[in-house]
Formats: sequence, C-alpha cells, structure tokens
Amino acid sequence: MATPSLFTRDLTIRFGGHVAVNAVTAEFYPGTLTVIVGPNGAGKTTYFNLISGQLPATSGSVFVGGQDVTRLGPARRTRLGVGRAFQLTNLFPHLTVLENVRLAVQSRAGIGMSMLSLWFGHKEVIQRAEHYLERVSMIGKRAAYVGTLSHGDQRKLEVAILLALEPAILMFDEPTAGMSVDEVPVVLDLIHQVKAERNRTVLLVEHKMDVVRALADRIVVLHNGTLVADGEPAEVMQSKIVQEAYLGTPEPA
Ligand SMILES: Nc1ncnc2c1ncn2[C@@H]1O[C@H](COP(=O)(O)OP(=O)(O)OP(=O)(O)O)[C@@H](O)[C@H]1O
Repeated sequence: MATPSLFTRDLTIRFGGHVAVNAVTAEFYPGTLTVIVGPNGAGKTTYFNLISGQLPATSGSVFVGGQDVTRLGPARRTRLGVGRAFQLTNLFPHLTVLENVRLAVQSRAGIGMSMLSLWFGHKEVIQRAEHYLERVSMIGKRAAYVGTLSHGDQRKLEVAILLALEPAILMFDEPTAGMSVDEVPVVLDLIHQVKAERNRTVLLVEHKMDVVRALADRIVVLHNGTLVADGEPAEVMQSKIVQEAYLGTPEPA
C-alpha cells in the first residue's frame, strides 16, 4: 500500500460547545483526487482550515508526508507541500496578472522579493509565470491589473498561482464558484490534468454533483462534522447515508 501524503487522525475542532469537525480520520494518496461533500455547515471548509493550518485543532493530528504538522502554522505547512487556493485573499489587486504569478514562481524558487527582483526578474522566471498563465488560458490578460479582472478570471489566476507554487498537495474549495458557464470547463480540465501529473494529491470541496462525478476518484462525506462515508464514487453516491443526508432524495437509476 502506498504511503499517504496527507493523513488526519481523530481531527477535531470545537467552537464553544459546537464540534465543527469531529474526530475525522482519513488518508489521502498521491495521484488521487478526493472530493469532500456534505450539506452546508457540515464542516468541509473547517476541515480544510485544519489541514492547511488556518485553524488550530482542538485535538487529533494532521500528518504531511509522514510528519506531524499539527502544531505548525500555515506557512510551515506550505513549505512542506500543502497548497491551497485561498479564494482570492492571496491576490495582489494592484499588481498585474503576470506579476502575481511571477511572485509565486519567485517564492517557489526561493528568490527574495526585493524591489529589484519585483521589477527586473529573470527571463526564466517570467517564462515560468507565462507557462502557468497559458495553462489557465489567461496569457492574453498578462498585463491586466488584478483588481480589474472578473471574478472568474481571479479564480483562474488563483489556480495559476497555486500551480506555480508546485505543491504536492493541492486543495481547492469550490474552485468554480461564481464562474461563468464557459469558464468552468477550463478550471475543471486543469484540475483533471493536475491530478494526472507528478503524482499529486488533490482535495476538492464541491457542491455541484456534476463536477463531483466528473472529477472524483474518491468521495468523503462529512455530516455535522463527522465523516459518514468514504470510498469509490459509485459506491458512496449510492449509499443510503449519502442519499438521505446529502442528496435528500434517492438518485434515479
Ligand atoms: N470560526 C468559527 N467560529 C464559530 N463557528 C464556526 C467557525 N467556522 C465555522 N464554524 C461553524 O462550523 C460549522 C462548519 O462550518 P463550515 O464552514 O466548515 O461548513 P461547510 O461544510 O464548509 O459549509 P458550506 O458548504 O456552507 O461552505 C458551521 O456550523 C459553522 O457555523
């Protein structure tokens, strides 16, 4: 059996009397895309926050590459390979599209963010940044200021930045939320490609069942903070607990 790249054991967080994530034990493997589903308030985003280090666990553990990272902050976890698309909060609106990706390329390469490196980066760094913009179909917008982009373009840029950081584990929280119909396939194709390359581990929180069906190798279901199902998509989608707890009604055959 392969070693999990990410592993949570009895991971729990309480907010006052409310247990938002309740003793969740799950393993995530390279080359596998796991979709985390569940009703609103089930604890999906909170589980992500516990994995990426945005929230401290009340109890339980998070392991990345076999290392216990439970007490490490988000920056240390990022360096260990946990990458997360942060729903626009890590974009620099007053810099151009290219500059935003370039900063991520530089950060990955360990190049400091001096004013000089900001404005006169090496050709290779720019080429790498352009490569990631091509991947998200945004090369034509390289000179646009990020603050002027549509919501969908900002989400795509966020994916480019995440890719530029080259994490082993990629976490996407509803990556197509707020996108127009024609933008959605670009991001879905990309996530599909990312999963296939370099044995990466991909975690996705998603509500849209067509997206879940298109991408999932495995589905984890959270309900009231508890993991209630974990397995192959066909099996999990048909399980009684998912039909009742998540889908509400039985799926037509
Ligand atoms: N910082 C916080 N303080 C208090 N309660 C919180 C906090 N963050 C989340 N919660 C609560 O924890 C529960 C889980 O929330 P979470 O956002 O993780 O659910 P979710 O499954 O991602 O929902 P959605 O699908 O609506 O995004 C909710 O009841 C929420 O109100």
